Amino acid sequence: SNMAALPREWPLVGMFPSLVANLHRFHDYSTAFLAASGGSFVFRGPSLSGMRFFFTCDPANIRHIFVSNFTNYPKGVEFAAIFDIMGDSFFNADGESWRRQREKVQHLVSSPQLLTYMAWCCRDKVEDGLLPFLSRSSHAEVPIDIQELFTRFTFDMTARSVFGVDPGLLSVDMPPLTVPNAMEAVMDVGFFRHTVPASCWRFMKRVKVGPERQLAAAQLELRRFVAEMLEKRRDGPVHVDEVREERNEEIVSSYLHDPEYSDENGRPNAFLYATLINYMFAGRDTAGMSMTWFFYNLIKHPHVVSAIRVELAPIAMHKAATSTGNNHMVIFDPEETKPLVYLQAALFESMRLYPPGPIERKTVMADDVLPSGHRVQRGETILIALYSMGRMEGVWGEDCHEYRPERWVKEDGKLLHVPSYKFLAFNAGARSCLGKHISVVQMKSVIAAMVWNFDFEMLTRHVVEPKPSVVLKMKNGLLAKVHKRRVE
Ligand code: HEM
Repeated sequence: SNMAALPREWPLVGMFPSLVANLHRFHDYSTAFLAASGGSFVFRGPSLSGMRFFFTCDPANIRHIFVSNFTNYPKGVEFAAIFDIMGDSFFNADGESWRRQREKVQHLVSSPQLLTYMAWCCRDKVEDGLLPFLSRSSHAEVPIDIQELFTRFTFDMTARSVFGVDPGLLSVDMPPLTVPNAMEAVMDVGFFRHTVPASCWRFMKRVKVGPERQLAAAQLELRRFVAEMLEKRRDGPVHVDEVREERNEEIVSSYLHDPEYSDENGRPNAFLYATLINYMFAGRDTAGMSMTWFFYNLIKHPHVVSAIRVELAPIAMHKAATSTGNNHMVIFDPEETKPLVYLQAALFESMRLYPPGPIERKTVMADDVLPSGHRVQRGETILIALYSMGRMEGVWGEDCHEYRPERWVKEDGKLLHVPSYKFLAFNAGARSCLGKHISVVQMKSVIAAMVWNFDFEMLTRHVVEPKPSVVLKMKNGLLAKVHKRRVE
């Protein structure tokens, strides 16, 4: 193993100086010390601060923590304090409250009306927003930021599913990204709060300085946004869509008349606000980031693009023969792209290397010994490094750093099943993502429409790297040129 990759420990300050020096490249830094220490590592901050993290990316430990001994590893109260904007909602909750909330979400995301509505929201945004935007950019020959495009796209689509209202961030006038920026600030400051002793950020919060001041403004903006959406929803005929001529079943409608989510006057309470904000976080940038990194990998690997087009060709040919109009662009229905194995392999391979949530956090309830042999103590914090797990030779083989969709395809041509404790992008065990199926199906159809109708070319000299955050956002975006494809 490579000892040079291990952080140096100093008297009093512990490994804190090493962390500070490597903060700008945090995910690669932690990958290096995890690889050098066999997949698990105890990080000690200043001795008096109580800052101490048990890092792991060992699938055996992850299985133990997320699946077999799930009840011994809650998120914990410190997690809920760090993401305080989510209040008591499902992202922060543990125990009985979490179980009840999860049941409600589960019921909701299996309702055919909601699924139909969400599928329609996605398709409509592709047809009326995404493809026209790409068409205009292709004509104008100006580079676009694919990350920003997906931010706008997933924001509109998610807000529609949650509130039944379209905020119109992907409209022709390209309004400012005030609310998505506020959401990004929550995640950036969530990361910052992990990198300093807890007493330190709490003090900064109290006196409102630095990142804490920025976070307070962002939280205000998010609550204002929810109020505005609820207002618009009540006022307008917005939620009864004239195009579809049927009642929409957006997410909020299942909460509005629930006494647990209203105050004594029947108005939305703080719990409902937190829950709606939570939904916006759950479904929006997760999909946006997955698709952005997917495009990054596609642009770098043209043969993967060709292979995807080969898979799409039979569907597209059939459509070209049967459909007319739409500016000669082909749109794929989720039902059509759902069975495509290579497209899914290429997407999962991208999410293996670039999981939108690169770290998970758990707390230890009772002292325990992990499968790796490490002892963990009550109250200790465990950080699970998903980004690093994709880069462990012991887990994924010597070619783990390579983007290679083929590793997901079995000899019989079917998709390889990888257990979730080894491919953790959608979480594993009892708390696994409830939107996985919906978003995989949607992302495949969105990517298919883009890849079939357009060519993308990355700007030379544009540097792509993740910024230090609890989500895997690109620091400088993903700048690319777009060309309309001519398909004979
Ligand atoms: C590419 C898209 C997505 C990815 C990568 C993703 C990933 C994840 C991850 C990692 C978690 C665990 C978070 C944690 O406990 O710390 C999670 C939880 C969750 N996700 Fe997703 N998600 C995606 C899309 C969605 C969508 C579209 C929805 C909503 C329809 C959704 C609903 C949920 C819910 C409700 C939970 C909480 C589960 C629980 O705590 O019991 N997700 N997701």
